[in-house]
Amino acid sequence: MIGQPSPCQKLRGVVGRKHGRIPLRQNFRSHSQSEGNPFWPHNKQTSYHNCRLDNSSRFRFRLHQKDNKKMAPGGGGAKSGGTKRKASDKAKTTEAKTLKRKREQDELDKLRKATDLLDPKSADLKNFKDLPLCEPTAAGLRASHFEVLTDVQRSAIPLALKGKDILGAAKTGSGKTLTFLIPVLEKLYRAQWTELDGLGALIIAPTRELAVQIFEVLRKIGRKHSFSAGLVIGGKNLKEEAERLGRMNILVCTPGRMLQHLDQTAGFDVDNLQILVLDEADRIMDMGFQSAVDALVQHLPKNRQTLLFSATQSKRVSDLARLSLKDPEYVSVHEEAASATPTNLQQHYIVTPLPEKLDTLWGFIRSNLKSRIIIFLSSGKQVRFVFESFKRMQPGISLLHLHGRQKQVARMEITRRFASAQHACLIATDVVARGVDFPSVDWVIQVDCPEDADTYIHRVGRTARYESKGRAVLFLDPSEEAGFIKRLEQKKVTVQKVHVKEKKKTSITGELQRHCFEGPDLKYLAQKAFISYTRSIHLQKDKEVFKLDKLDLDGFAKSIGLAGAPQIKYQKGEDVKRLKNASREAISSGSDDEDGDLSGAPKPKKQDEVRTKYQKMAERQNQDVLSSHYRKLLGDDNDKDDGDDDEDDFLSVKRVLDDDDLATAGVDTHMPKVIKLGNSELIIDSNRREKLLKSKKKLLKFMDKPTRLVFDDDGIAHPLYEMQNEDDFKSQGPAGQLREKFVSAEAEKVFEADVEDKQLAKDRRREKRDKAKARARGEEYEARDGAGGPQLDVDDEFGDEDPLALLRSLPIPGEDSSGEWSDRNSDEPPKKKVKKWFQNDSDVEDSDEGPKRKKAKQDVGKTGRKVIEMDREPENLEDLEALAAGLLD
Ligand SMILES: Nc1ncnc2c1ncn2[C@@H]1O[C@H](COP(=O)(O)OP(=O)(O)OP(=O)(O)O)[C@@H](O)[C@H]1O
Repeated sequence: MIGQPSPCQKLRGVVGRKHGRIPLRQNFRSHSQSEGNPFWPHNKQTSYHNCRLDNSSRFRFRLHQKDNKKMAPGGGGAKSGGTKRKASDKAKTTEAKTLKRKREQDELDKLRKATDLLDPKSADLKNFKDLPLCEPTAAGLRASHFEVLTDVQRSAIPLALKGKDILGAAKTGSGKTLTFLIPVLEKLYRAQWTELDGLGALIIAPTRELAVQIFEVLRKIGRKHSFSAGLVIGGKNLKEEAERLGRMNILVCTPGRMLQHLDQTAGFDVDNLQILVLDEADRIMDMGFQSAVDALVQHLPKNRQTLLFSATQSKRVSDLARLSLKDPEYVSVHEEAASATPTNLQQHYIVTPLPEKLDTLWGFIRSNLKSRIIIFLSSGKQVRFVFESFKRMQPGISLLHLHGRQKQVARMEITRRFASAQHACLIATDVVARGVDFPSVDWVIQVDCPEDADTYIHRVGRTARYESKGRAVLFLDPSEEAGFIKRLEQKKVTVQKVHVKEKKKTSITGELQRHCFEGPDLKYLAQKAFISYTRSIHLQKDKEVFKLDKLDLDGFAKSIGLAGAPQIKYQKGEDVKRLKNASREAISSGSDDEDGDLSGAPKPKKQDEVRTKYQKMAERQNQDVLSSHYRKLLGDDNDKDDGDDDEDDFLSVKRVLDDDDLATAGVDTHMPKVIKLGNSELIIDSNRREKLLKSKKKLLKFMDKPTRLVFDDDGIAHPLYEMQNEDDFKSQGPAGQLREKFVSAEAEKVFEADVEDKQLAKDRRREKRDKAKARARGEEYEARDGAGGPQLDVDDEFGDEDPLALLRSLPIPGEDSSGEWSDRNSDEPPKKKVKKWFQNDSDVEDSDEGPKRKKAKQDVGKTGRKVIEMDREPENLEDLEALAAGLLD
């Protein structure tokens, strides 16, 4: 292919001349070095994948034109002579351009010739300057202080420059990144690629961290080139990203997100792609990424160059047909007899029973406070628990944690902090196991046994990189020892067994239990960690190594601060292998927003499928306990969306939470929050979910239904209907009879309750009526008050000649029963009607009754009424007062 004009060269022949060549070489440098550039990685606000070079390019181009104008003699002010000068300047510029193009063409021809003559097996190839590289690449390498070729670089770069497809395997930290980046830059340079030619190279990495790192190296060594480069890893607005994709020459991406763009971004053209690179190819090609990569490759042109690199090569990588590799060169720099791991790496293992793992880890950290340590655990939940618990115990070294569920910005920040810290301990999942190049890591500790020897090799490869030294320690449960050591031997990895010094052993179980007791949020994490670990062991394919039944799970639960092991029910009939792979598949294609996936791809959805809101709720993994509950209720095993975090789609936990388990506050953004719902509490992992559940209406749905209790004579509460012992039940007679008896007894109760209720209603009605009457009377009094002061209520039968006229004129309503004037306001209506001199108490009381009843009582009064007899008619005021006092008695 080299030497042949590419379609883009033809295109440039037309477009390039029309627009002129933009001096992008300067632009790349100026852009990459500009501080505070909103598209540049060192700016905290930015995402790398938005990195653009072309804005800056245009800006520079305009500046350049302006300068030319200014520099022109006459400055354009004088019209005469200016035109002539302009014409001559133009001619000079065209001439200079033609010369430059010719020079470039000569350079290219020389390069191509040198490449053709290059002997890939030549022993003379030692340094980068021995390779036929263009000046921008060579200058970029010099500026980055790369001089001597590593083994893999020496073997693979010449072949790649010759346009061969490559399958490369080399130890961790051996410099594979440069091995594929240099051919990428050279390929595009030799094809005289410009911004207008579109996408020329695609580099795929399995994790975001690795993609970012590759992009960084590209930025370093490509600083003298004029290509535009972008990072496509998800975690950002797809539309925003899509707008910038069209003009990128080199893209570094994760498979899922790239596929999403290929499917959804209109006008994103990959037809001209010259070179495809897969870093950590065995991981990308494994079952988890299989569908994404296959779909992606379908979009790409067949006549491209393909490079595949990894530290470990599995059989799947040799499934070359899928990638349309043409006569690939197999480059392996693992010496036959030597180990697959770097020679300057010391490897040890400790046999530590599962319940003592955290004690051993704590002891190790405490004795290595002046180091840079990476600790690998099998799941995000384990990572969170160990990080949170150790943080509370203050080990004396800066602790960091990294897992796939964290937001992209947080992941970047943690990576940056660990890379720059002098002493720090990073607790992580396998998200940083591959390819990530942290500088000077002293120790790699594998607390949970890796799933296979390849993962072991990648994990330990985070230390002893390039020519530096490093040490690695693997913790193995006694049940895992024989099986896993055998697996390592098969890969020619030799590890030495070591023992923990007795005096260095410390137990942190008590302290962990205290912390779990004090902070139910930690207890919650401990439970999740337990379940997650158990699940990971259950899912492991290699049953010769991972034996769940051999593990002391009770002891493990106690060692992480739990009172006992949460009961876990394994769903029957599940295909473990399928589930395991499915979760990986989802990692490769799961949406970042919800799942914190590794690749930033969208979650595949079943088309035209109607889903209930409960199903949607259940799909939101790790949001709260309810979602997992509904998931189990629905039995939905189609939704396997994240790799290491969600055991709930596979295992069901009988006792997820009890009242003690629940907490009221989150420790940090990743800690669960607790919302009170009546008697129970709901743990919320996301702010969105929390907001949703704060709606009263929603909360009502989750409230417990009230239980009716009855109390016995001792004050002990019982449910209304208690289950009875079967024998006792039978001894009471046939069930039919009992039922009838029960029904009639209940019916009687209902009848009685009905009578009571009716009486109650009647009383209430009566009370209401009485109140209304009293109110009406009060109003009447008020009306009279308004007419001229207090007056007695007088029966009409006495007429005007009433002998008690004087008495009636007295302000009786203000007088109390003792005959003395009270302080009561005379304006107030009397509370009680004053008895008439011939009435007794019962008459007065009855006076409020209805007309019918009143009449009847009057009839009785005619016969049985008690009349106060007096010796004489009252003559003066004293007599009247005496009479009044007597009547009032
Ligand atoms: N020729 C070289 N001279 C000096 N340092 C180099 C050279 N090539 C690579 N390195 C350095 O070696 C380290 C490891 O390189 P790189 O990350 O490419 O390794 P790798 O083989 O991809 O590792 P892994 O398999 O873990 O992904 C990096 O820090 C890189 O800067």
